[in-house]
Amino acid sequence: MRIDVITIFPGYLAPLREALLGRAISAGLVDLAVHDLRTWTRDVHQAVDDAPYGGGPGMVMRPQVWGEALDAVLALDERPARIVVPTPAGRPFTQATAQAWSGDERLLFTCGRYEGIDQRVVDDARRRDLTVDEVSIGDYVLVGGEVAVLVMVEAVVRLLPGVLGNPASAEQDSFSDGLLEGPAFTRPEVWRGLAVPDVLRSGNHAKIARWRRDRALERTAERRPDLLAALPEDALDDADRAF
Ligand SMILES: CC(C)N1CCN(Cc2ccc(Cn3ccc4ccc(-c5n[nH]c(N)c5C#N)cc43)cc2)CC1
Repeated sequence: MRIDVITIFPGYLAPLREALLGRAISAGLVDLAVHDLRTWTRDVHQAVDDAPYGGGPGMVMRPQVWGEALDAVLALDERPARIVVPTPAGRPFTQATAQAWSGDERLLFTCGRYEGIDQRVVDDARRRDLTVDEVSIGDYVLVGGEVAVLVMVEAVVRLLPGVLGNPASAEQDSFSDGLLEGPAFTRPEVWRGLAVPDVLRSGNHAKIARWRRDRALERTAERRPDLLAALPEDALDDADRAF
C-alpha cells in the first residue's frame, strides 16, 4: 500500500515512521510519502488560507493550492488512490472503514487546518471520478486533520498482512465481533492483593471462552449499549442471551 499525506505540518506525521508502522515501512509493506502543502504556493508569503465567503470566524484553506497539490501528488503513482479528507463534518471512521480501506492500493490523506478546505477541492475531485471520503474520527473538535490521519493510518496499516506479529489479535479486535473485548490479565497471579480470575488459570478452554464472552457482553452492555442494539439477530446464541 502506498500512503501519501499532504499537510502544512509534515513534522506532525513523524510518528508514522516509529515502531510498528515504521517496521511496516522498512519491510516494504507500506510506502509512505509526506508532502508539504506550501510546496504548491506561488506567493512570497506562501499563503494557504483566506477569509471565508459569507463571513464567519476563522479562515478557509484556498482551493488553488490544494488543487495543484492533489494533482501533483496523484501523478506520482499510477495506482488509483482513495482521497481521504478528515473533517468534523465527516462520516464516522470505524473499524469497518479501516477494514475496507486496508484492501486499497493507495490512500491519499489531505490534512486541513483553520476552518477546513474550500469545498470545491472535494467537488472538483469527485467530478473527475476520483474517490473522495470525508470522514471524522469522533464527535469532538480538533485543530487540524493531522492527528486524525495518524489514527486512521494506524487503524488501517495494522490490518495489512504481515504487519501484526500475531494476525489473530486483529481478528479478535474490539468491534470485530460487534462487542468490546473484556479484561486482560498477565503475570503475576496476584498483584497488590488482586488475583487473576481462577477460570483463566483453569486450563478449561470452553469455560475460558464462555467467561471471556460474558465479560465482553457485560462491558458492551455497560459502556456501549448502542453496539449491542446494532448486533445482527443471529449474533447472540442462547448462552449469550442467558447471560
Ligand atoms: C461555520 C462555523 C461557525 N463553524 C465553526 C466550527 N467549525 C468546525 C471546525 C472546527 C475545527 C476545525 C479544524 N480543522 C481543520 C481541518 C480539520 C480536519 C479534521 C478535524 C476534526 N475535528 N474533529 C474530528 N473528529 C476531526 C476529524 N477527522 C478538524 C479540522 C475545522 C472545522 C465549522 C464551522
